[in-house]
Amino acid sequence: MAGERPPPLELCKAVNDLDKIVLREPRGCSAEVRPPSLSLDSALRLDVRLLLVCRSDLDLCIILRCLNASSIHCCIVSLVFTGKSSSAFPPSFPPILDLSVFLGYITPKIVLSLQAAFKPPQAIRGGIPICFPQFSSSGNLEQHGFARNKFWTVDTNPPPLPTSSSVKSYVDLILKPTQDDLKNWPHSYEFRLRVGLVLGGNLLLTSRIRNTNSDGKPFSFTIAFHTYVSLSDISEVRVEGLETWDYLDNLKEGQRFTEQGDALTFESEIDRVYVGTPTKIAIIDHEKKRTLVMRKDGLPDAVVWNPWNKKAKSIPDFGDDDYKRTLCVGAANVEKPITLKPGEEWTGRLELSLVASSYCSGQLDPQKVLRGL
Ligand SMILES: O=P(O)(O)OC[C@H]1O[C@@H](O)[C@H](O)[C@@H](O)[C@@H]1O
Repeated sequence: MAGERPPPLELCKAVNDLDKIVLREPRGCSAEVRPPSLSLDSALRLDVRLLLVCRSDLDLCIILRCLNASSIHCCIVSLVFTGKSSSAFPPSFPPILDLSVFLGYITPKIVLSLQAAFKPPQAIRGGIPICFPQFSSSGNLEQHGFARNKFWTVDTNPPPLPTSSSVKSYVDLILKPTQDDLKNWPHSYEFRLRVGLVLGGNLLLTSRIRNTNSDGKPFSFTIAFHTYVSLSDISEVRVEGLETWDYLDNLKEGQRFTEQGDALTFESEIDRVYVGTPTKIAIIDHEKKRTLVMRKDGLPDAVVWNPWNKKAKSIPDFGDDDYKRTLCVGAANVEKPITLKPGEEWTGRLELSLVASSYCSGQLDPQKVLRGL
């Protein structure tokens, strides 16, 4: 509903008398924010770095690392799809005591490399790195732009955003350039990201990028949500929704080809940008009998990347066998950069839902999959 305010936050006590903020939606999904020894107000005003980590096959944890002028605190947000309580880190949880800056998330749908380094300014290998304002190495900036390595802040007073009534809890984040950042990319912008939990557990990312230049100059950017999809095995996976579409092949100097098959399957390295694709893409995992459905708006392209075995060995934060259990399928705007004049704003949306596959003995009903049935 347009202009709807966020649902009220419930402030209560967690284990060890810690404060806890809880967001709830009617079917039992909940989001918890635990700001140790901080009041709700001060927690929400802190700078934040965000990582959502899979704690079990069903839970989603967002780890918010917060920094204020005098001290450093950690906040945990758990999106608990099952209504199960989610109060402790898994024993294998990677240390978050470094100061790397990143934005990414992990769910059972999404994977984080076990080799992921949490060392700034290196990006975190996994989750959904946000490539902005440059995709890949197509410009003068660092690979995939700087947004995936920056501090984001919780935005306590975002401009109204039309929000579907099925979005039951969400957090608003914002990225703005510092004076130092402007030396690297001389444009003022506000990049707002709403991470929303939809009724039933879908994840909805809504992005708004505004040109706030005061010098009257437009800027252009490309963008990708480089989703690391979690797989049983790459040989068991097919991607539907990209067949018959044109793609730019980064393994062949960006040459343009047309996808010929009736679906994508994988037997070797792939590094492509499919252009002007449909808004729904299905990543079907036959072994797990489940399908990740990606719905995107304002993001006409789709990147597909898997380094395969040889290149995987040359990527330090990518395990030798990680190529078997992940595939990057990202909603993107790459082919035709977006240009914003001062005061103009671009909006893009990405929704991820996990559905049981209707694939059975070789028969898949793509319409059902794409409708999320
Ligand atoms: O290692 P990074 O920077 O996360 O990028 C991974 C890959 O992402 C792909 O989208 C790019 O086309 C590749 O060139 C790149 O190697």
